[in-house]
Amino acid sequence: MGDDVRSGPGRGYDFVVVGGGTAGCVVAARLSENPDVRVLLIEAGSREPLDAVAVPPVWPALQGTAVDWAGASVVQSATGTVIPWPRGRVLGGSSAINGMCFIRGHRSSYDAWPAAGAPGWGFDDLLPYLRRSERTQGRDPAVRGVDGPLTVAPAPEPHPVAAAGLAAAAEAGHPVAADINSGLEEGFGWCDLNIVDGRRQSAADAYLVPVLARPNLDVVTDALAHRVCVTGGRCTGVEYSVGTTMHTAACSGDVVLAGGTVGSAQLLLLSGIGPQAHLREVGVDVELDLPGVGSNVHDHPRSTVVYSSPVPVPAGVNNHAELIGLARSPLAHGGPDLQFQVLEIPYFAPALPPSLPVPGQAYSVAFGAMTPSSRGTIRLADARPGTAPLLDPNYYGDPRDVEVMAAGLRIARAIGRVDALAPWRAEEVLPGPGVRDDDGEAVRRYLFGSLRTYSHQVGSCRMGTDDMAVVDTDLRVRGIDGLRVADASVMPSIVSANTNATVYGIAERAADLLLSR
Ligand SMILES: Cc1cc2nc3c(=O)[nH]c(=O)nc-3n(C[C@H](O)[C@H](O)[C@H](O)COP(=O)(O)OP(=O)(O)OC[C@H]3O[C@@H](n4cnc5c(N)ncnc54)[C@H](O)[C@@H]3O)c2cc1C
Repeated sequence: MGDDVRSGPGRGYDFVVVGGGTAGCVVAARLSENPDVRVLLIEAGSREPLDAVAVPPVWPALQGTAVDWAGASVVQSATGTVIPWPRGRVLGGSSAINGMCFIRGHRSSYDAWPAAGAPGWGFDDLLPYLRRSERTQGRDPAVRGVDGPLTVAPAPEPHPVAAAGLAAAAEAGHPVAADINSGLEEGFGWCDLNIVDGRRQSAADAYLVPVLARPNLDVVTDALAHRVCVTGGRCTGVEYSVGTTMHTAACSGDVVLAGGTVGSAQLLLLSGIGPQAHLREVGVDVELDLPGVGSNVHDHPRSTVVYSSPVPVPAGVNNHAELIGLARSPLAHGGPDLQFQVLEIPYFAPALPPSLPVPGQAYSVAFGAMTPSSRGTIRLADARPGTAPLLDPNYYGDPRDVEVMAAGLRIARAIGRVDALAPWRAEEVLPGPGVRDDDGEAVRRYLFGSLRTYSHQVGSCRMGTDDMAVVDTDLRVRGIDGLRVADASVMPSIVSANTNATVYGIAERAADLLLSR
């Protein structure tokens, strides 16, 4: 497939969408349903994914390949470590390299949004859009969609370690949820997966590829957006390069940034829209002093308990994370703040010793803080579009997150030690007997050393109404006409789940807003 670029004077688009990831594929596909509008989608990555993208259990190995931006955080001031930050660089974006868990946050985590200044974005408001994206079977159709583009379902045959994990969670006293993906339950249950007939279904697969032949939709790939053009306070298009050639896509309607939490903030900053002191510092002309751009960056911190097995652990054929649980730490207020997964592989921070067990020899109980309090920043390293930005999620900057994760460790171990997992369990390899739950300093050291990203970065273009908000509740960049952001970056606070299902819902709603439906 060749790249089709139509741009320049007289050939302007009604909508230009920047970033063909989860949100960008949805927005471009939905907008171009209207034959009267012309839509351009610009994606930095390739149109043809690697073959491995489609093979579910291979997903961790996609990191560091051509479909990954392969970024990393700056040294984290709490832990002193650098945390790798994978994100998709391909049509489908991070939905093409992610772990394929398709799950909403608990409703309490959406209901925090109106409370934080985004009225009209609570769980009940977003529910129609969450439902619109999905096609489920055997769930409550009042809560779950039945005819959306994404076919989602739990693993048809759970891995035996995951099955033992569910029994273990129940034995440890956790409720078994009928549909943990709904946003309405707590406890443990089977996670819906973006896997159809044994293959990954990305946003590109579900939304974009089926409509690529539309005459009113142009998709240009291997194309890096450099900046949005602004004249007299109105966004008029996007400058981008393909190889060494520069192009300008003129836009008479809205430019929609869907570059993700990193990409959208980076592009606003490169366009001179952001905190003016920082822009001046890196030599970018200030178009609009919008102080919140690149602030409020946060992610779920994640760690695991790893157990060696006395018997071979069969290789998983799905995403290694079929079972999910939601629970509350003693610090929780208003909703669950911890998530658990039972993985049939040893899963630990890349920095930990290479002598640890390999798949087939061990399994893990992973845990993550779902409503973290730490907030960080994304900043430009310099004014060049191709330079990786400075990513500082400020993990554990707020000590409450350490306490929540310490509670997560205790709960993970309590599940890991019960009889239901006995046939699989030899010994606890990580953190190991040297880290006792009541030894606060040892626990803190383990949490810091084993920290990894959950790859759920959000918040850099926060929606709201206060001075630090970047977009308003119609996703318009405050102070610039004709420019919106629609992706994970607009979340005021992170939802208590893996973020992809929520991004689909945000993007579905963005399309309605853009088409004034
Ligand atoms: C390794 C990994 C595992 C994950 N696992 C899960 C999971 O199991 N379940 C879950 O729910 N969530 C998971 N997530 C998170 C989830 O995939 C993301 O929250 C979601 O995909 C974000 O969607 P987005 O549209 O905001 O950004 P993305 O999907 O990242 O899309 C952004 C797109 O914009 C493009 N772009 C950026 N800058 C530019 C530019 N300047 N010019 C042109 N194009 C640009 C990028 O190449 C990319 O394609 C995971 C993420 C990763 C990385």
